[in-house]
Amino acid sequence: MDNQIRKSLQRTKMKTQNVNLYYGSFQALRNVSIDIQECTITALIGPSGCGKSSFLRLLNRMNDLIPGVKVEGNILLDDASIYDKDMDVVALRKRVGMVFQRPNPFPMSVYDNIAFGPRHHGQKHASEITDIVERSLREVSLWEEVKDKLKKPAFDLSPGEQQRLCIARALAVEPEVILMDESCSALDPESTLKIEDLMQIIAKKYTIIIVTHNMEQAARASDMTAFMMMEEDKAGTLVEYAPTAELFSNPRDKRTEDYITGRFG
Ligand SMILES: Nc1ncnc2c1ncn2[C@@H]1O[C@H](COP(=O)(O)OP(=O)(O)OP(=O)(O)O)[C@@H](O)[C@H]1O
Repeated sequence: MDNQIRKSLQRTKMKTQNVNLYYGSFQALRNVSIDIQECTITALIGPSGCGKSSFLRLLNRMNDLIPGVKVEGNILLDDASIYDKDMDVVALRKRVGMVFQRPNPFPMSVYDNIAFGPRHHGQKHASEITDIVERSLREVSLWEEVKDKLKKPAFDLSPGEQQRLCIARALAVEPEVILMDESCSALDPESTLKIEDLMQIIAKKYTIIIVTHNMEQAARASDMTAFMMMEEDKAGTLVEYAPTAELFSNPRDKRTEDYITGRFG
């Protein structure tokens, strides 16, 4: 099936409805409503401080760790509200994994980095863990590079390899959604392109949401793009959300056009 048709038939995986986010008395997000489709790559773009990372962190409740945070509105994962009092946050973060800006392998071997999550979630059989390690490393095209270094410290890998290892570590617990916060910004152009290629491959199976400052990356690598900015009242709002090709070639909102043509931000 044609890729565009396949993508257009996908169902909503996550949905936010009129979401407001406050850090104490400071409102960082206002009325953000967005439907994120399954097995697509969605890019969040916008000027510094407009709330992209705050929004991303809402999706697996990472903001819960920040004192004084208040969230209003609804955030759904497969129609279940993730802020419901019955939601198991550990289980949520297993389903909605995160890859950070800088590669952050654990101070342990390549193998143990990948095995950590499955072990933590109760997998006890060594042979199954070994299968997961190989499968996860193959999914990020790192297996051939590291199969003879599995017992070596993860810090011995190059930064690009370390970031692919961190993606493999996220995949090892079989998430459904992967949040990537500027995950290429600390990497060289070649490693960045490898991660972008990898995103295309894993998006067949996982829903991916990225924050990026790099508009070329959003244009190259994503299916859908959300443009956010700070409004006069200072809260981050969603200005435009559209298929990436459309948003970059024919933006509906003048503010999007001004941003993507470099007039501000
Ligand atoms: N832990 C926090 N406590 C208080 N304010 C915060 C906190 N984290 C973010 N903010 C504020 O919320 C607003 C949105 O920040 P956020 O990091 O989400 O924006 P961003 O678009 O991701 O920015 P950047 O592109 O620079 O990373 C900013 O004004 C920021 O200073």
